[in-house]
Amino acid sequence: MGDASDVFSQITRKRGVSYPVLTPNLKGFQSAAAVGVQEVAVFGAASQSFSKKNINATIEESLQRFQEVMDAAQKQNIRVRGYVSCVLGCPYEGCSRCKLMKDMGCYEISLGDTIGVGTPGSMALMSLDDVAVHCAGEYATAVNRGVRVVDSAVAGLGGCPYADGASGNVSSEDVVYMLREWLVKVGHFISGAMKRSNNSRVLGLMDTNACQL
Ligand SMILES: CC(C)(COP(=O)([O-])OP(=O)([O-])OC[C@H]1O[C@@H](n2cnc3c(N)ncnc32)[C@H](O)[C@@H]1OP(=O)([O-])[O-])[C@@H](O)C(=O)NCCC(=O)NCCSC(=O)C[C@@](C)(O)CC(=O)[O-]
Repeated sequence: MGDASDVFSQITRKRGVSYPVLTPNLKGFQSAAAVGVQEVAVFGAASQSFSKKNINATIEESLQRFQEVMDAAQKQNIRVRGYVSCVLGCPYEGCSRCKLMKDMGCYEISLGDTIGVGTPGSMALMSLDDVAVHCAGEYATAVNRGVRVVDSAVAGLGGCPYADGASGNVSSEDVVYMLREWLVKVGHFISGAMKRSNNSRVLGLMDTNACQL
């Protein structure tokens, strides 16, 4: 994490785009704030083993560190997002911290299926109220259950190097493809319900099998 400030300083940033920086402790936050970061993310874990492996802290220690970040961030009007990793499976053990991080002041909690072992069944058991998801697999199940923020990366870049078996991030292309398919179906449904033609000009360019109701 030593070079995060250098990386951030070299990004050509666009107005209106948020560039959150991972800051698991005050040291990271201070480095980030010093280069003008406007949003940071604290990242904890649902399992002690991954917490130790990833940020060299127990869950309890990590929450204390997050509180220090939160206190400093609130003073500098910097937004804080929170991650809870390994919610559906831990490569090191078989757990939830969301409420604690929400109560601290995180504006959003993103649940990480860090090693991509989630299934429709295990995702269906999760409480998904008012959270985002960070998972390579069961994002469709989560969106079907009302989640409206899916973390993704173009070409599926990324993935946690400290989680054996980390499956990388879901690619933005896959999420857009899924949403596009649903959008086409909604367009056909509402055009049929209103007995009017579907005026979309790109339907023909879309995958015809996505258009069957
Ligand atoms: C967090 C530490 C640094 C603690 O590591 P540590 O050894 O406990 O820290 P320390 O306080 O003992 O300090 C050791 C050295 O690290 C420096 N240090 C201390 N803190 C920072 C910091 N924030 N940024 C930069 N440098 C830092 C500190 O200054 C010192 O430098 P030295 O004096 O030796 O030159 C270490 O465990 C670490 O680097 N872990 C890697 C964390 C990481 O990058 N994980 C992957 C992110 S993705 C993820 O977690 C999953 C997610 C978010 O994507 C969601 C999901 O998929 O589930």
